[in-house]
Order: sequence, then C-alpha cells, then structure tokens
Amino acid sequence: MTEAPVKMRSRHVFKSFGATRVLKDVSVEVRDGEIVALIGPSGAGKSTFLRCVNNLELIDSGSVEVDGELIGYRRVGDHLQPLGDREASRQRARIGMVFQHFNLFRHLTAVQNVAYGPRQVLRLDRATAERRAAELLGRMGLAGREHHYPRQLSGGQQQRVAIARALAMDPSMILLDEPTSALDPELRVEVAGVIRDLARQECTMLMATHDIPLVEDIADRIVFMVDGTIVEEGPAEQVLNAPAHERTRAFLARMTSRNDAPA
Ligand SMILES: Nc1ncnc2c1ncn2[C@@H]1O[C@H](COP(=O)(O)OP(=O)(O)OP(=O)(O)O)[C@@H](O)[C@H]1O
Repeated sequence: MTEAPVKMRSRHVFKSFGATRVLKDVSVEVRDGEIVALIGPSGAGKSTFLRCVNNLELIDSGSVEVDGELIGYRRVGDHLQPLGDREASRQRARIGMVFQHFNLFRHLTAVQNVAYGPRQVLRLDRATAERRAAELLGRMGLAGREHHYPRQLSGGQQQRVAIARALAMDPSMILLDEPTSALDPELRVEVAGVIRDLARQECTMLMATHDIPLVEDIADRIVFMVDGTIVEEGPAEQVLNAPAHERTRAFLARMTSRNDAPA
C-alpha cells in the first residue's frame, strides 16, 4: 500500500516564551486522512505546538509546513521573514482549530458563529453562508438550535457549534486542543461521537488530548510528548498496548486508572 501524502510536517521546531523553552526540537508528520493524537502530561507543550501549526504562535526555529506551504514565514533569499497579518490570517483560515473552551462569539447565534468565517474570510454572501452553516449544524445534531446563543447551549452543544465553525471553512486539516476535557462525561460522549464521525469521513486531524478512550477509539497514530520533546511515537495500537518507553507506559497507566476511577 502506498502511503498517503504528507499533510503537515514540522521539522526541528523550537519555541520559547521569554526564558521558558516550551518546544525543543519537535518533528511531527501527519499524513492525509490520518488522525494523530498528541498526548502527554500537562505543560508538555501540546497546545503550544498546535498553536504554532495554526500560526497563532510564531516558531523560533525549525519549520512547519501544511500542504507543502511554510507556515508563519516566507523565504526571502536565504532568510525567513515572518508573514504579514493578511497572509498569516489566510493561512490560519485554511486550518481548522477547535479549542477546549469553545471560543464562540457570545453575542452571535450558533448559525452566525458558523457563518462568520465564511462571510468575513471567504466572502460568501450572508444567505449562502448561513444556509451552509445551518446544514453543518444539522450534521452536528443541532437542528433547531441554529438561533440559540452560546449561553443557551450546553457545553457539548457549544463544542459541536465550534466544530461546525471549523468545518465551515473547508479546512485542509483540523487541529483539536482538548476538545472534550471541559465537558461532563455525558456531554463528552456526545462530542466524541461527532469527532469519531469526522474521523470516518477521512478528515485529517491532529488532536491534543487527555481523553485516552477517545484516542483508543479514533487515533491512527500517537505522538507522546513530555517537557517539549517527543518521547515516543507510533501506530496507536502499538503505543497503547506496548509502549516502548517507560515514561509512556507510566503516563498511560496513570491516565487509564484515572479514567476507570468511579465518578
Ligand atoms: N503565552 C505564553 N506565555 C508564557 N508561557 C506560556 C505561554 N503559553 C504556554 N506557556 C507555557 O508553555 C508550557 C507548555 O504549555 P502548553 O499549554 O503548550 O502545554 P500542554 O501540554 O498543552 O498542557 P495541558 O495538557 O495542561 O493543556 C507551560 O509551561 C506554559 O506555562
């Protein structure tokens, strides 16, 4: 079987915030249609890495490419120059991002939240953008909630609006940052179901998560990161069942026992 083409490739990414070195030589590949789970303890740098892929943060050195295009910088001769605002937001618009705390506009309804990007960035007219938004909300099981404001929706429903919002831009890939971790168990199941459906539709996803059952369910590959460095990566089944590294084993044991603990 030939391997799918590479969708996202990071090479030797370093990122610091002041004196805090957060990413230290992170090289990751995500292939077209692949679901990659980025796992690891709190503070490992998972969110920061996703933010770098989406150009919400600029890396200090190394490179990130999506569909072969350099993210955050342009080459000028031998040098790299940070992109201007316009180019940076064009890149951001091509990569969907779903956040832990949904990040919906509070003053916009569900359908307006989903239609916002297509109207502002893709320049769709209002009727077309809202019709497409309503269709996507329907696919997320939110028919009838189109005109609700975020405060009138449960956390699970808000996260499904956020996923619809990401899909509305026809993204090249979707980054999910702890999409289920702000949710109660039953709402988590609801959102996990939507993410599982997307995985079946061969969306390309890179997801930072502590939700090991969701990882077991949908991930093709796992990247395990500790303290800004990748400790282990491989096919999900292999990493979950026979982790090669002691730190991966200890982390998974800790996470699994926490998930199995009575509520
Ligand atoms: N904007 C920032 N300014 C300063 N430090 C930051 C900033 N963003 C992240 N950090 C630091 O970077 C480190 C990694 O944070 P990050 O949120 O990427 O980790 P994480 O693996 O996603 O953790 P969690 O699982 O808790 O979400 C932490 O020490 C954090 O305090």
